[in-house]
Amino acid sequence: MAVSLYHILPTPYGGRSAFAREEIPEGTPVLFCSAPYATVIFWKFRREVCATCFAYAFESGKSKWSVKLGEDSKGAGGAWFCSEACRDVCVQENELFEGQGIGWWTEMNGVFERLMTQMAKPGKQGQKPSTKIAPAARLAYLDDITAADVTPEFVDQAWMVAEDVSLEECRNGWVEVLTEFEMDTARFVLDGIVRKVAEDVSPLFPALDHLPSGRDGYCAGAGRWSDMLELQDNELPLVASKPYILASRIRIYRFLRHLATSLSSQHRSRSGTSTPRGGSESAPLVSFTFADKLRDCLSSSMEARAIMARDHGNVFGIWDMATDDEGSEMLGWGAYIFGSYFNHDCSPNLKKVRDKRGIQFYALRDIRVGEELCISYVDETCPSVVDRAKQLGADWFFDCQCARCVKELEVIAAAA
Ligand SMILES: C[S@@+](CC[C@H](N)C(=O)[O-])C[C@H]1O[C@@H](n2cnc3c(N)ncnc32)[C@H](O)[C@@H]1O
Repeated sequence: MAVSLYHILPTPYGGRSAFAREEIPEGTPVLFCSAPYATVIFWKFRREVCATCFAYAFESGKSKWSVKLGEDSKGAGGAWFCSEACRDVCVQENELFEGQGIGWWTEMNGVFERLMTQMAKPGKQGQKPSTKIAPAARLAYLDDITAADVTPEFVDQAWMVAEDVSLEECRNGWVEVLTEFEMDTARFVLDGIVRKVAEDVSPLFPALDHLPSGRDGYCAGAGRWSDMLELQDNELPLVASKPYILASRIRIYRFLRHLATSLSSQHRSRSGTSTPRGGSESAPLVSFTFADKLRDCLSSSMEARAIMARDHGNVFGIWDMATDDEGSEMLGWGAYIFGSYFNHDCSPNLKKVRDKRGIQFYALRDIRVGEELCISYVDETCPSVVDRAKQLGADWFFDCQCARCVKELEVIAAAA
């Protein structure tokens, strides 16, 4: 990405970061990420939060939005919007080929919702088969691992077993039960995988995520899959810190593979058609369905794993707009790729503000040439360096090296 106001450079303390290339006066908009690459609105808010612009119905004095799209023939899988304009944006963005419609999207969401509903009912899908040893027994050892087990080889091996296990589960129609949070994470991962698959089949997808701006590099879109892969991979530190997460992520992958297997192949691309036209025997040579592409993508754990490896530590919460971040409600989260290069500082010089489905970053004060551009990941008004460190350690797994923390820790050490 070309940027006009800052470069991305390595730091000695915390990976890469953004550094001002020129003086940036207070109030200057530094970056606008117009859309997330992948996002999820928590299931419990799906009727109250517009699926396109994330407007919260509550803030407009409503209990839910009424414009709906994409419910399948069995009444599952709809998405809700604050207006017809937002619904039309969704339709346009999910048409892989102009005029093709969004049948594949409707079906995918419907299957997802039905799997969720079935899981909630004991004795149906999700129940482990009692007759044979379930393939998932091969992954049971993950429930007892400790940080000492977590090496790159160990984690790779677990994912390889997961691919085998999920293949067998798909053949047998078995699906693992997920928690509500895992379900939300699964919808986030699916959103990213769908975008990746859509990019593969339609190089112009998505058409609407990059708004023109007067300044090169200021307005960034959602980015591409290759940009997603450039983000910091946090899988190993996260699993070392919370080993149960590996089994949880593997369960999410297994669920998504099962979902892809459950889709029909009826929604064909425009370049192919299921019924030869004009009674001719000559079927088109090039033909694919979205479901086939999704199944191909999920036959390996690589993409789902790559998204989950970048989810933690890179995504931004989507908050309601009624109050400031700190006091407001978190409605979901999104991967705003280009905003993920800003490191944390307990005295930040940038502020982030949600603007519909985008995030705007602007200068909180005058910034000098060469100064690092940082946001705050936690409540920087907390006066205690120890408490801030606890928050950062618990939620972000790093020891803050910002100038304020270093100085405050020196004072504590000198007094001890
Ligand atoms: C959203 S990423 C920021 C970009 C990242 N530095 C990179 O190279 O992709 C967050 C990660 O940056 C590092 N980081 C950010 N702020 C830091 C700080 N104040 N002290 C130490 N590490 C920091 C941590 O590794 C953290 O997990």
